[in-house]
Amino acid sequence: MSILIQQATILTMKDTDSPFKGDIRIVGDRIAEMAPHIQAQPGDDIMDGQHKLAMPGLINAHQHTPMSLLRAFSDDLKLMDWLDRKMLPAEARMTPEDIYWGAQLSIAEMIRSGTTAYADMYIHMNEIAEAVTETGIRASLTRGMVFVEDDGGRRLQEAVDLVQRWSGKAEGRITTMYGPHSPYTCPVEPLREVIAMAEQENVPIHIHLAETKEEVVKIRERYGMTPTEYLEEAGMFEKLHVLLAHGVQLNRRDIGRLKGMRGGVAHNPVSNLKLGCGIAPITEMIAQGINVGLGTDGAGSATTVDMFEEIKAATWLQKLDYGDPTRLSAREVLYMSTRGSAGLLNLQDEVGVLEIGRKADLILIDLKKPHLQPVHELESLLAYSVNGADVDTTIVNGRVLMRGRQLLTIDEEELFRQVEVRAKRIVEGI
Ligand SMILES: CSC[C@H]1O[C@@H](n2cnc3c(O)ncnc32)[C@H](O)[C@@H]1O
Ligand SMILES: [Zn+2]
Repeated sequence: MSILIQQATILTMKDTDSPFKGDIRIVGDRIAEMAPHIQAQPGDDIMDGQHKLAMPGLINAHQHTPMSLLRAFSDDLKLMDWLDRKMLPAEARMTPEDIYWGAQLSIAEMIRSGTTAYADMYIHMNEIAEAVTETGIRASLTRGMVFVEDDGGRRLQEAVDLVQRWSGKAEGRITTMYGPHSPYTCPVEPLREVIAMAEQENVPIHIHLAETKEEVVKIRERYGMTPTEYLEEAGMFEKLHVLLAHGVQLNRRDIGRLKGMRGGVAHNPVSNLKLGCGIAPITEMIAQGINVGLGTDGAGSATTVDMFEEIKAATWLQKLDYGDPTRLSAREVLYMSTRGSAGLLNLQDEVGVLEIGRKADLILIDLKKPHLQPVHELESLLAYSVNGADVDTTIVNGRVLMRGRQLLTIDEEELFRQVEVRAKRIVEGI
């Protein structure tokens, strides 16, 4: 059976295309046809695209999904206080089942707000992989490794297990990376060990970098260099595809070091704003040819994982920072949230663009709303007016995960029941 979307306004995100009215046929997990008119066939599942915009699904390039359980639990703190005094103690209490339900909560929010793929770094990754498998979303999964004490190699072993067990699973929707957490939690020896393993197995790396000024000071005190120099000296940028989360506190020379790297930087503006980290120099990175995508970070810091919030924050921050409204245009920020992030997940040949032969990961946005009329410049409307709640339909790998705002793979009532009890227990007394 195939899905036929009729008479939608289609934004492909290809460089050469302008939005046009047309039909899209999905067969199996791929886009089979896209044209002004496609003949319906018996058995087609027909979707009315009138007054709707079809575009590639958004891709959240940096997430910690189970942190949805810690949403609005501990705000208005500095990053290291927030992490050490609140998040880590709460995480130490999370059971594998908590992680499963927390991941499902974030995934429900992502599907509802038009995210079709995302990158996760956390613990108890088997449970997150189960949640990804069941809900139908696409994910790049990473076991985050904090090398603070000798754990007998347990974290590294779990990272290896994740890569071996889950790469290519869930109809190919799951990919994996290795995840040394950050320069300040990874001494050089284990860091080099992970890099060597990743190179040998051709597995990408996902790591936090230069999120705060405190991190820069700490790494300078320990190693006499910037966090970026530290990763470069360890050999991280020689061969590997690397997904760098944040990149807020980078100087000109750091940006020069990242030039030509494989992978790129995931910008998380809402989390950076909430934690007072600063404004990442993303337009300078883009000018140097560095691939920049967009993410939310976990709901523990960002409070929401709606990518449309990040889109607005990203473009407004650049305009404000440089006192220049031409910085990071609507088109550029939409590129970041689709194709840029696809490149960070190493999925640039499969998703991020609507094109015949590509994976059918797309969303329909309902434009028949007061805040979305009239339609002059579609891309401006998308960047500056659309909210996650305007997403009507979400399709991943050719499967409809939300239709008419009804989630089809998640039992939300059961989800809310589980989350309420578990979240309360986890934060009790912290
Ligand atoms: C070991 S799994 C990942 C680890 O990262 C923590 N985390 C969440 N958000 C941030 C952030 O903005 N900077 C650094 N670390 C972060 C999360 O709590 C997990 O412990
Ligand atoms: Zn993070």
